[in-house]
Amino acid sequence: MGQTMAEALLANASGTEQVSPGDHVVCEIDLAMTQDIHTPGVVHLLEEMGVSELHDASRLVVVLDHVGPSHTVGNADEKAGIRQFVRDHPDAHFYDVGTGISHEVLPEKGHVRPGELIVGTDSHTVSHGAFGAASTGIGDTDMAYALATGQGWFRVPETVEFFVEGSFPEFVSAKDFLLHIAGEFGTDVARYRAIEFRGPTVESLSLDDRITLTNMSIELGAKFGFTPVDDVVTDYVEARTDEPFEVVNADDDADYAERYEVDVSDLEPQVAVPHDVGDVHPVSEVDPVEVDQVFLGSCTNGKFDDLAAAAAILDGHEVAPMTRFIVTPASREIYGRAERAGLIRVFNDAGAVVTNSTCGACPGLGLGVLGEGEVCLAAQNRNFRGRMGHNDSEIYLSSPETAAATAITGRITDPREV
Ligand SMILES: CC(C)[C@@](O)(CC(=O)O)C(=O)O
Ligand code: SF4
Repeated sequence: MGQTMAEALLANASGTEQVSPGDHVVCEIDLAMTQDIHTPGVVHLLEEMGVSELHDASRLVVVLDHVGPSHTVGNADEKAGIRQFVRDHPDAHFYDVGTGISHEVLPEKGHVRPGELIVGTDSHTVSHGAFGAASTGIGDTDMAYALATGQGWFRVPETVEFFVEGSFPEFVSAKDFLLHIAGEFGTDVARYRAIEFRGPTVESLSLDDRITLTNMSIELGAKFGFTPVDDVVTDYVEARTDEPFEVVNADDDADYAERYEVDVSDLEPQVAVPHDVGDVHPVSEVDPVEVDQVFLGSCTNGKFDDLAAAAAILDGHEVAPMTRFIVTPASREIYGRAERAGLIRVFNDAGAVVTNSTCGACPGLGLGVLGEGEVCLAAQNRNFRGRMGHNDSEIYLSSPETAAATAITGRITDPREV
């Protein structure tokens, strides 16, 4: 019988011909990532376990992305501890503060290849499904075990297919689609399942837009999120790594637990209202509430295409007087491309605050923190209560296009109206 992407990838990683949903398999891990929030915990567990030599340090990538440059003595000391761990394991790959958000940095630096099994101490590690890798977030204990042994265990998930048809209307994009299905099907539609986004619309998306889908699969509960592997993916990967890789796609006769069809031809810009990623409405039905802050960034919406879409709307306008517009390119490489393409000038001239490449405002760590009663519209992935600061602040989620329109007017605004 045919296999889904998750089944085929986990079969390969566990050295078996065929696996089925519900099977427990022990797999060889190709790549492990730890970010700054979780590296100290993993290091502590390794010490407790008495592990001083990692199974294969060259398969570890450490990225200091969530906070930085350090804004407190405590954070500086913590980061110094992480750098010492990296010095002790010289084969590990290390990207210090400013390189970018791990989920962007890993593929950029050639660490992500189709066919691989990747784990990271961060839930948005699911992003790399856009490259045809089985990639997911794990906790500190599983990570310590993976680094010590090179292995990890998985329960093979069922797979849900979203078959996407139609062309996006102007000013409507991948983020609107993802928010739409979160609202329509619920944020646990894929709980401990894999998602495959397929169909002509998905195939026509840029890699940046595909990553928006796989990245936010975790917001639908998914263990893995995939888009199909085609030339767009292999061209990108081949330009960044000389290592061989094996493309794995779903078989035609693969068995899906659920198949949904969505046509995006008439989709409106979508907004998730506080405090639930699944409480989604077309922007025309959302009150035009005043916002104190607009944020464009994160592993979901800090990619080059996201910045370009927002800059196209912002060009020639100014940010509303009592609104702060924070723009965070997801990596230094994106920052450079955005600069060369004139996007940074557009943001700066409009009065936006362009920051270094970091998670920063997305989880309210070190910058862009919201005060009591403040309202933010954010092109990012989560609007949980208190995520960006005070418990009584509010986060609305949208596309980069809607974020740019909202920054101009200072109230939640349909990008088709500016
Ligand atoms: C550490 C944190 C803020 C995190 O990156 C954690 C995670 O996704 O696992 C997030 O986006 O919620
Ligand atoms: S950008 Fe936001 S969602 Fe992505 S890893 Fe950083 S904190 Fe998590």
